[in-house]
Amino acid sequence: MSTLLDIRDVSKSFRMGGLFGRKTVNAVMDASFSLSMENPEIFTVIGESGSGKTTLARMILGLEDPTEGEILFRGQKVDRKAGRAERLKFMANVQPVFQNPFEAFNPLKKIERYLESTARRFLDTSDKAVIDRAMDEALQKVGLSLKEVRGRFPHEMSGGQLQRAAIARALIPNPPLLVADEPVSMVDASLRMSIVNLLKSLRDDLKVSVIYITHDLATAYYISNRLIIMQRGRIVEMGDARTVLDNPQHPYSRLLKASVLSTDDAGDGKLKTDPEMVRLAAESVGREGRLVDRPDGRSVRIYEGA
Ligand SMILES: Nc1ncnc2c1ncn2[C@@H]1O[C@H](COP(=O)(O)OP(=O)(O)OP(=O)(O)O)[C@@H](O)[C@H]1O
Repeated sequence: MSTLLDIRDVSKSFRMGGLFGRKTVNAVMDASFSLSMENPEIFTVIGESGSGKTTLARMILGLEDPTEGEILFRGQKVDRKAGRAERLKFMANVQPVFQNPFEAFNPLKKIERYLESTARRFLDTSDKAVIDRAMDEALQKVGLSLKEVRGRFPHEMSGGQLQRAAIARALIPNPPLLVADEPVSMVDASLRMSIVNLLKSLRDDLKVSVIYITHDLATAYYISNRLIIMQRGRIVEMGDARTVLDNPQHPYSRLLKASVLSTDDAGDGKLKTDPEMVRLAAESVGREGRLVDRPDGRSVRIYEGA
């Protein structure tokens, strides 16, 4: 089986502060996983705020270089300092979808202008008919059309429609991989599922793999093939999404699951977290441990003496 994306022992740390009081933030520590070319999947990265999800996404997109380890896309090292042509080729293959569609679009520009410039850039043409066709095809893939979008400004569309348009923009170069960082968190709850279902259909119908970054366990459960759970920069559990979320093994994964209000508890607004669970999850912070493969196919981080 050939590898689409290979994350090999990747770490990223940031130096902060001046000469005195310098501090290092270890945003991602020793992450490894890979995606195959033959089996498109939705690979989800879950974790609370500050767990390193966006940093991981930025490295996959080639916007940030790892401090250690390497990332390979179709066997080639992802390198922020690559030449322009190489970079453009890479960007055509690995496209981002951002959290806030209203920020992705310039409010003063019609939506089609943004799509147009993407088409011009990646298709390397200024032929209007070719560009229009590429835009329409991409918009059709997300349930819109050029006719519907033409002439409209971002504020003239709903958040859900605009996120679709943003995904259409990402699809123009026909990338095999999308990196979607919290793509539904700014979209109205009522429209969220339609975007989640769209990601699913991109995988199933167009064979596009998606790195889906979220802190929302419900949508993760619904669409993911595999997932990783990150705690303060470290992968603490990885495996088939349902296996992990049905029966999480790492204390932090358990806490995450329990922190979601279950319908049983919704009545009195109580969370199903007990202090012991919080204590156990907190205990693993900053500890290296090691990811151990289990017979059920998942990997769980364990600690000496635990
Ligand atoms: N450019 C940077 N300079 C310094 N520290 C950074 C930088 N980018 C991220 N960090 C730090 O790295 C850690 C991980 O941040 P990151 O944004 O990757 O987490 P996240 O899981 O995506 O969080 P969120 O869900 O809030 O976006 C945080 O402690 C953050 O403050």
